[in-house]
Amino acid sequence: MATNYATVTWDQLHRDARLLATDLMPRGPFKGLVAVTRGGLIPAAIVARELDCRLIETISVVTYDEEEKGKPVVIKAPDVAGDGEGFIVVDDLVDSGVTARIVRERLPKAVFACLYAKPAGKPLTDLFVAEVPQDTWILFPWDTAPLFVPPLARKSETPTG
Ligand SMILES: O=P(O)(O)OC[C@H]1O[C@H](OP(=O)(O)OP(=O)(O)O)[C@H](O)[C@@H]1O
Ligand SMILES: Nc1nc2[nH]cnc2c(=O)[nH]1
Ligand SMILES: [Mg+2]
Repeated sequence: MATNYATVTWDQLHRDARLLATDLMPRGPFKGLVAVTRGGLIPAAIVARELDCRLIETISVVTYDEEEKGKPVVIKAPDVAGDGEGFIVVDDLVDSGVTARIVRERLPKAVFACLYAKPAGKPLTDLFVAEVPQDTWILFPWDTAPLFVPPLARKSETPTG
C-alpha cells in the first residue's frame, strides 16, 4: 500500500520522455515501438516523435481481480512486433514488475524502456529515467485535476466556498 504520492505534471512527463528517447538513441535504429496500454501510450508517442519512428504497435495486459492469484492476461497481442527484435517497448512505469514480465515473455528481443521504476520492478526494465520508492504512488497528469486549495489561514474553507 502506497504511503506517499508523487505528482507528475505534463511538463515533467514530456521532459522525462525526451530524456528516455535520448538514452534510447544509441541503441537504434529501431523498426518501431510497442506501447503498453494504456499508461505507455503517451510516453510512446513522445519517444516515437523524437526517434522519428512511425510504427507504433500496442500490447494490452489486464490483471483481473477475479483471476487466479491476480494473474495478468494479454488481451491484445503485439502481432506486428514479432519476437520484439528491433522494437522498443514503452511503458509509463514498472512497479511490481508483473506487467513487464509478461510483456518481456511476449517480446523477448525488444528493449524495454519506461519513465519511472520502483525497486521491485527495476530488474525488469532495460532503461528508465527516475527511480521512485516502492511505497510511493505516482500520480500521472491523466490521473489528476487542478483543485482549489484554501489558504492556510482559512483551513476550514471548502472548495465550493
Ligand atoms: O509493475 P506492475 O505492478 O505491473 O505495475 C505497472 C503497470 O501498472 C500500470 O498499468 P495498469 O495495469 O494499472 O493499467 P493502465 O496502464 O491502463 O493504467 C502501469 O501503467 C504499468 O503498466
Ligand atoms: N498511476 C499509477 N499506476 C500504477 N500502477 C502500479 N503502480 C502505479 C503507480 O505508482 N501509479
Ligand atoms: Mg499500464
